[in-house]
Amino acid sequence: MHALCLASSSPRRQALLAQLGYQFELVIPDIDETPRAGETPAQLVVRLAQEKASTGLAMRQKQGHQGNLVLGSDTIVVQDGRVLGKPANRDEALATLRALSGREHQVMTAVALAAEDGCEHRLITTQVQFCALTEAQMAAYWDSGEPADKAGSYGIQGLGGNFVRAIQGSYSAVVGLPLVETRELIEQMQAKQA
Ligand SMILES: Cc1cn([C@H]2C[C@H](O)[C@@H](COP(=O)(O)OP(=O)(O)OP(=O)(O)O)O2)c(=O)[nH]c1=O
Repeated sequence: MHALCLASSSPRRQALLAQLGYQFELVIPDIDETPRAGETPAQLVVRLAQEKASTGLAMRQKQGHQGNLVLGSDTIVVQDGRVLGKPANRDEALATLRALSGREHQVMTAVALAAEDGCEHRLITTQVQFCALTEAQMAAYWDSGEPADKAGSYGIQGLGGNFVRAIQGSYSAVVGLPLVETRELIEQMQAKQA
């Protein structure tokens, strides 16, 4: 059985992988998340998940560990083909929340699993419908501190969940790691390695 390793600093991803019942170790790769010229949102999120997984695998090998399966994941918020990143300041967060207010957007999460003989990935896209937000609600949400470090300036697992009228797709993928697809990917790779 290959040792499973999660390449992530995100406590949400650690909790979701633990929810699947796996024992795993952690490695924290430092990846440049800047989009490349001409890259689509889907290409970006898959590339970043793959880079986290493959860099994590290389770090494990450098530490002397062999036979690892290393999981990397990335989540982005997309509206009208545009990636809405982590806000640089209050104005940017409020502009993002205004764009999301009363409308639909997509949350794309890619999960990649790297082994010595290759890397497999899955891309999960979830539709999220926000209710209409008032300026006062958006300002109060910014003041809560929650949007500051979040892609799309919200977290569905926190106060931001109060703005979500409906989702179509995977809740766990919006939080950061799609449970079903991650389990399937791990089972498939473990069967291949056995
Ligand atoms: C839409 C949404 C985004 N987010 C945010 C938090 C992060 O800013 C973003 C995911 O960013 P990522 O770059 O995918 O992950 P991370 O930097 O948190 O962790 P690591 O790269 O080490 O694995 O998603 C939520 O937490 N909940 C949500 O509902």
